Amino acid sequence: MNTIEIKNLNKKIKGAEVLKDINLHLEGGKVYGLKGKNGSGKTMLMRAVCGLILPTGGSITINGEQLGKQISFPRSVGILIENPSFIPGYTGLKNLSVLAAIQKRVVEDEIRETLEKIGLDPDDKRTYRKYSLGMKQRLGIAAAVMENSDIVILDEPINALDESGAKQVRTILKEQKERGAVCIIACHDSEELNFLSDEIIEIAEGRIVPQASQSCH
Ligand SMILES: Nc1ncnc2c1ncn2[C@@H]1O[C@H](COP(=O)(O)OP(=O)(O)OP(=O)(O)O)[C@@H](O)[C@H]1O
Repeated sequence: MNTIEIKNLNKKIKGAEVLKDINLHLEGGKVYGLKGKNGSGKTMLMRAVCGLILPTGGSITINGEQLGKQISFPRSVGILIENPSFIPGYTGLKNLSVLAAIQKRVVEDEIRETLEKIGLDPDDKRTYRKYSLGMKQRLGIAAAVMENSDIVILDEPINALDESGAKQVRTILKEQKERGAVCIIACHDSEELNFLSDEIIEIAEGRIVPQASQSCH
């Protein structure tokens, strides 16, 4: 089973402690919902799990391998954090094909299928620069989930989405967790977050807030 073990994680940036003594055990087959005010540390925690920032103290171990020791980045992770950089002059399909060519884990038919699942037409001839905000967001989600990674991290996936987009994200997350991924999401709509998550992880000022009950359903 996919696991993420976070022990005594600390992160200081320019003297400020943005993550403080975080201890978490995360398992595949579950969606973990990060809850917290602006600036509480949700994105920092996601960045740390992706190997995008180095901890000041403590450890993050993914499937038995410690980040910064045995591995620099998780071997298999799909990420949507802030604005992904796509090539403006390419279509959605072409953009994803370029990304998929790095790992060679998926073929074009699978990319097309992912695009359809998130409500984008794989044969849309418009280039990324002509995409609406919601379409850009959808493409970012497609990029994060297309490779069926061990870990799927989506920061504010439904931010710019309409109701149909939100529904598609729900379906996609369900699929990702059912195939055994550790899914971590952040969302400011607490009702939606409760609905999407198996467990809520609340962060306040860089610390985990103990929850009365871990189960959302
Ligand atoms: N590049 C940076 N340099 C210094 N401090 C930073 C940097 N990026 C973030 N921080 C600080 O780290 C803390 C946590 O920020 P983070 O982005 O993780 O919050 P968040 O919970 O994701 O907020 P939001 O809900 O607004 O997305 C904040 O106090 C922020 O000011």
